[in-house]
Amino acid sequence: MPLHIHPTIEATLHDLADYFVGKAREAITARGRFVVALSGGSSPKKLYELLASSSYRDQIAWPEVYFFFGDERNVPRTDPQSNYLMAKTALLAPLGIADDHIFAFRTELAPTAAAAAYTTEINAFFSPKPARFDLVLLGLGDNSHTASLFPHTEVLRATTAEVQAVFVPEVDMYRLTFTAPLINQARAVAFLVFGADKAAAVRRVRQGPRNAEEFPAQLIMPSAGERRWFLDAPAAADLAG
Ligand SMILES: O=C1O[C@H](COP(=O)(O)O)[C@@H](O)[C@H](O)[C@H]1O
Repeated sequence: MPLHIHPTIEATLHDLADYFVGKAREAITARGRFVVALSGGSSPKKLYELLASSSYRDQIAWPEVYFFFGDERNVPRTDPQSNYLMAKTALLAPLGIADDHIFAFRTELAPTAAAAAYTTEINAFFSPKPARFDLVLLGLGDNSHTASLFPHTEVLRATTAEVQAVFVPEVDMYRLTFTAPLINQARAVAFLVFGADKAAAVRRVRQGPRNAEEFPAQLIMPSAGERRWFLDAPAAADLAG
């Protein structure tokens, strides 16, 4: 079922954590490793803490897991806005994940150089095959952005599976982000969204008229993979049907 709606945030997080475990086991059995791109922002921290908790930490062979980031703020890794810092604190450090299994953006470089370096790193990791993540975790902003695909930015028009730097006037900073074609090569994509302030965005992205310039998350449609939404009831409240 592509739409997972739960009465509480906690139930939503547990469902997504179970899904994460299932995808990890499936990938490790089939290919010997699980390659995941983490999301940032305000929503996923609780998910990462749950995965690192005693309820989940023994359910996955963590040494077989490789961590990338679907987007990043162009800030040092020590900055409170850093997606890497959040994931490191909530998930990677508590699980003792080895540094060579964590692929962070090189934000000490200029934005375009950092994006190009990350594209190179991703392609080298998957070489000789095309980059295909087992799972890409995503959030959704109340303006319908996902990853750092913000409304009316140039990166929305990307046709290549790569990482790009984009200046986002509404947050007044550079972001580094997977393009939609790169996300859409994934085997699975999971959105985690909660809260009433996201309800309109969820409705517009799922049921609104097609307008990816306004609602960039509409671009996310894996070409040969699955797309699932994990929502709490307030985030799903405006959906019809
Ligand atoms: O996919 C993502 O979505 C968020 C928006 O989520 P929010 O919880 O911060 O509203 C985005 O900013 C984040 O970096 C990204 O990975």
